[in-house]
Amino acid sequence: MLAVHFGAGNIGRGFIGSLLSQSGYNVVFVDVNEKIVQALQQKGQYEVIIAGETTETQVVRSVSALHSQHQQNEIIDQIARADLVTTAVGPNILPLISQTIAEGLKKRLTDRPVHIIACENMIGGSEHLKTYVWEHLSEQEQTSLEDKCGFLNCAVDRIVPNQTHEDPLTVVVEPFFEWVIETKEVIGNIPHIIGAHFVDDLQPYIERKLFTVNTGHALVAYLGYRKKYETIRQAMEDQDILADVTNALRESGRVLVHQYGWNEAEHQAYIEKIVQRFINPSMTDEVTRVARSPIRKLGPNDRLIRPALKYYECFGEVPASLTKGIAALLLFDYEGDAEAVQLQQTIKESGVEGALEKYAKLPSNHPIVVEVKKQMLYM
Ligand SMILES: NC(=O)C1=CN([C@@H]2O[C@H](COP(=O)(O)OP(=O)(O)OC[C@H]3O[C@@H](n4cnc5c(N)ncnc54)[C@H](O)[C@@H]3O)[C@@H](O)[C@H]2O)C=CC1
Ligand SMILES: O=P(O)(O)OC[C@H]1O[C@](O)(CO)[C@@H](O)[C@@H]1O
Repeated sequence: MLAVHFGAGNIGRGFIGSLLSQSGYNVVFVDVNEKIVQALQQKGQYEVIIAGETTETQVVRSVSALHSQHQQNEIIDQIARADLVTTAVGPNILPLISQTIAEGLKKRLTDRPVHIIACENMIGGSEHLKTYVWEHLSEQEQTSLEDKCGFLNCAVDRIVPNQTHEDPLTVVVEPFFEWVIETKEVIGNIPHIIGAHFVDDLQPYIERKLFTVNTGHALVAYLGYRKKYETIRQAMEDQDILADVTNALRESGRVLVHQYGWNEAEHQAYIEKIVQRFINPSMTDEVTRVARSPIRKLGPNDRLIRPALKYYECFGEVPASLTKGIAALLLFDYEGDAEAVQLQQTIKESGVEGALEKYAKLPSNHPIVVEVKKQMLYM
C-alpha cells in the first residue's frame, strides 16, 4: 500500500506518518523543507519519542520524501499510484498543493479508489481540499474522478510541540492520540489505518475536539502570552489562567452537550483529561506555537468565535471566559508571527470592531464584540 503525505512537520512525522507506516503503508512525504526532505531520503526512517510517564521510542520505517516544488513530476507519479493521500500542512497551504494533487489524480493509472484525507485543525478540511483540487479539473475530469476519489473529513488530536532534537527527523510526541475519520465519502473498502476511529458523522467529533482541546489550548496560549509566560506548562501553573481555561471549557462544553447530546459526566472527564495533557511535564511546548496564526483562529468557524456565538445563540448570554480568550487573542502582538503582525495592523487601522468584522464576521453591535472590547480594557 502506498500513501503520499504532504507536510513532514510535527503532526506529519509524529502522528500521521507514524500510524500509516505501522499500518503497512510505504509513506512518501512531500515537503518544502529541504533539510527534512534530504534527511528522509538519506535515512528512510526516523524516531518518534513518546513522552509520557515513561518514555518509549518507536522507529518509523518504509518512508521516503520528495520536494514539494522541485520534484513535481515524481509527486504526480506517486499520487497516480497511491491508495491514500494525506496532508498536515496547515489550512492556509491546502490551496497551494491542490494543483499537484489534481495532476496526480488525472494520471491515475489504476481503477483502485484513492482516499484523500486533510488532517488539519478545521471543520470540513478534506471537503475544502476537494473544492481547491476540483478547480484544477475540467467538468469531464471531475465526473470521471467522482467515483474514484473519496475525500474523507477527519479530526486529528495529538499534541506535538516544536522539536529541538539534534536529529532533525526525531520527533517528541505525547502518548495520547485520536484520529477520527468520517466514512460518508468512502469508496469501496474503508482504508486500513491502525488506531483510526471511523464514524458515519464527524460533526460531533470534530466540534468536540476543536472546541475543547483547541479552545482550551488557545486560551492558555493567549492568556499566557499576556502574562509573559514562555511555555504552556508555566501558563497552566498560573491559577487565574487555569480557572479561565476551565471555565471556558465549561462554556464550550455546555454548547456541545446541548447540541450533540454528549453525556455530561463523560464530557467533564474528557475536559479533565485534556487539562492534564496541557500540563504534561515530559514535554515543553511554547506559548507562541500554540498561539500561532491568530487570524485563522479568529475565523467564524474556529475554536473561539464559533463556541462563543453558539453559546449566545443557545443560552442568550455572552460567555465570559470565551470572550476573555478572544480579547487576549486580539492583544497577541508577537512579531515573529506574520498573522499577529497583520492583525495588529488591522486593529490599528480599523479598530477592534473592524478586525472582528473582517476576520470573525461579527457585526460591530454584536454583544460578543461589546464584551470583548470591555474585557480588553482590563488586560
Ligand atoms: N502540532 C500539533 O500538535 C497539531 C497540529 N495539527 C494540525 O496539523 C497541521 C500541521 O501542523 P504541524 O505539523 O504542527 O505544523 P508544522 O509546521 O510542524 O508542519 C507543517 C509542514 O508543512 C510543510 N509545508 C509547508 N508548505 C508546504 C507545501 N507547499 N508542500 C508541502 N509541505 C509544505 C512545512 O514545511 C512543514 O514541515 C495544521 O493544520 C495543524 O493545525 C493538528 C493537531 C495537532
Ligand atoms: O495550527 P493549530 O491549529 O494551532 O494546531 C496545533 C494545535 O493542535 C493541537 O495539537 C491540538 O490537537 C495543539 O497542540 C495545538 O494547539
